[in-house]
Amino acid sequence: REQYLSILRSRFKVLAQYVVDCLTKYGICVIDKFLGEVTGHEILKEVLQLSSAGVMRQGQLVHGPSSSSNKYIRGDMITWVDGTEPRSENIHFLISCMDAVMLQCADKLEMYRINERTKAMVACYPGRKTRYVRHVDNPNGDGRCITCIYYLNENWDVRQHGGLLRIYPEGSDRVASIEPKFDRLLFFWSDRRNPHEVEQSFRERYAITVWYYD
Ligand SMILES: O=C(O)CNC(=O)c1n[nH]c2ccccc2c1=O
Ligand SMILES: [Fe+2]
Repeated sequence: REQYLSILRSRFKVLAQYVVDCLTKYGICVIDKFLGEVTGHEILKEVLQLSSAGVMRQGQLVHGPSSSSNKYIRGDMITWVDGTEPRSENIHFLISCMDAVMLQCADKLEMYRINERTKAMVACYPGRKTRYVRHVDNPNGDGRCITCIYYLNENWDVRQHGGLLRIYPEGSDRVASIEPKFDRLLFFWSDRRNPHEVEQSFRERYAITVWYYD
């Protein structure tokens, strides 16, 4: 176990440099195959248990297509976990790996002194065209500086399932299109530099988000 953790730590050191370079250059950073199939599946199992246990709180109410009978559709459904809950050891492991990468980044992102974070927010877009309208996570300086999202969706096909994350980096005409792929980790600045939206999903779409504060 010790040897495994020291291998992980050295890998996170390399990853952290990549994260710092990408964030500094683009404000966005994608890391694929972050934890590997086995761990990714363990985390997904725990998330599906949360979902079936009904702890995912109904998401925000959004106006549905006027034509539809029920005027409102539910957007994302969420629950907060700190990883100490029973049967969430793998979610806890994920959070500690996110922290391990961020800890290595913290002293390289000199403009920030990242030293704390939110709990982990487990979000599910239940399909049925649910989406998240264009927004900024932290528009008014609430302290959150980096959004970190881990995706859990196997065999996700955007053409069939939608659910694309679009980020519109401020002051650029480029749009970042990020598929919510299984075992993918995403970092981006939480402030006005990164307005973003989640396009309509046609299949259940799971993600775990942590926000880092400075
Ligand atoms: O899932 C994604 O790809 C991006 N997701 C988001 O931007 C996002 N941003 N802010 C939230 C606040 C409360 C509940 C869910 C969310 C949420 O999914
Ligand atoms: Fe967001």
